[in-house]
Order: sequence, then C-alpha cells, then structure tokens
Amino acid sequence: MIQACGVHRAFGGVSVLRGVDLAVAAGELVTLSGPSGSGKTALLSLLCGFDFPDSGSVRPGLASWSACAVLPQSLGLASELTLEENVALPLRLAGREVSGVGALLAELGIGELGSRYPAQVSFGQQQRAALARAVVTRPAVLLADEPTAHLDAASAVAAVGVLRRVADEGAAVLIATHHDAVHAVADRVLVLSDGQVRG
Ligand SMILES: Nc1ncnc2c1ncn2[C@@H]1O[C@H](COP(=O)(O)OP(=O)(O)OP(=O)(O)O)[C@@H](O)[C@H]1O
Repeated sequence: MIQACGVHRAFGGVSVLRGVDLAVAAGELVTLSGPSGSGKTALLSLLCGFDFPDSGSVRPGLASWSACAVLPQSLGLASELTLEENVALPLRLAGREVSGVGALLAELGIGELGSRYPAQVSFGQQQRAALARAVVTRPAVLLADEPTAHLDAASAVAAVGVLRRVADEGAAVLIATHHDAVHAVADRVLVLSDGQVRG
C-alpha cells in the first residue's frame, strides 16, 4: 500500500534522502524514528504526494487519493470551524453520512470540546482533533507525523489505541515518531539515518 523505491531528495544541494526503500502493507502499523532533521517529514511529504522525489519512485498504490489520510505536524485544522465540524469535514467533502464524530472525540478525551474552535483549546487537544479528522473516514492509508508530540501520557495511550485500531481494520499506517508508546504497538520499527531507512 505504501512503497518507496530508491528515493533520493535534496534541498539546496544538501542530500537528505539517499536511496530510501520501504514498504508498508495493508493492516500494518510501522513507525519511523530517527534524529531530528534526518528527513522523516520530508519522506512522509513524498509518500503523500505533497512533494516529489529527485529520483526513485513512491507508490501509494491507491485507487484514489481520498483513501489516503495525512496528519501533519502543523495539524492544519480550519480555524473557522469547531473541532466537531473539522472532524466531520472529510466526511462531508466525500459526500458521506456524518457519523462517529462524537464517539471519536470522546475516545480521544475531548468529547466535551466539540463545539469549541481550535484557538479555544490547547495544542494537545487540537492534535487529538486532527487525529480524529484523519481517521474518521477509515482511510486505506494513514501517514502521521509525530501524532503524540504534544500529548500527556494518558492522552497518548488513547491516541495510540486509535492508531492501532485503524491498522487492525486494514489500513497501512506509517508514523514518524520519537515516542516509545507508539513504537510499542508497531508491527515494525524503522530508523531513518544517513539518508537511508533501516529496520
Ligand atoms: N522544503 C525544504 N526546503 C529546504 N530544506 C528542507 C525542506 N524540507 C526539509 N528540509 C531539510 O531537510 C532536512 C530534514 O528535515 P525533516 O523536517 O524531514 O526532518 P525530521 O526528521 O522530520 O525532523 P524532526 O524530527 O525535527 O521533525 C532538514 O535539514 C531540513 O532543514
């Protein structure tokens, strides 16, 4: 479902990715660790089509980009929508019935905050709303960048539970993370260093 073959990417003459190979199958949760600045975000951007490799190939292997969900570090919540409306948005855009929004928010410990706007909640609460928005459509592929970076231990456990369930329901899930709690539920842990993925 997610595949990179011999991917190279340089920025301003600095080679960040130097022949990255990886594959994540449907139903698999794979974590990607590596030092800050090693290129994890750059690799996720290539895999979701936000950026293009200088050479090599990426293959999301999807019938439709709408089956791919992305949870970026910057979250990207719409500031003019409430948390509930943000989470419902991908369902509305896909012309699907809006259901499961409240349950997801409650599972992530922010059930009582659905009617607030992003600016009225903490960054960790925004992060959980962005996770809910990423998974509400039950995507076939989920790419998440540091999804627990701003969460306390209990909130991280809830977030990890949701991420694991998405994979158990059949999605290919790739998560860039430094957190042991996320690595603990991974089927495989990959490390990005010196421009290559090892695992
Ligand atoms: N669009 C860009 N233009 C210039 N340099 C970039 C760009 N994107 C990434 N880089 C550089 O590529 C390197 C890898 O950055 P990236 O954000 O992928 O690291 P990371 O492993 O995700 O780090 P962190 O763990 O801190 O989030 C960094 O040196 C960064 O400055």
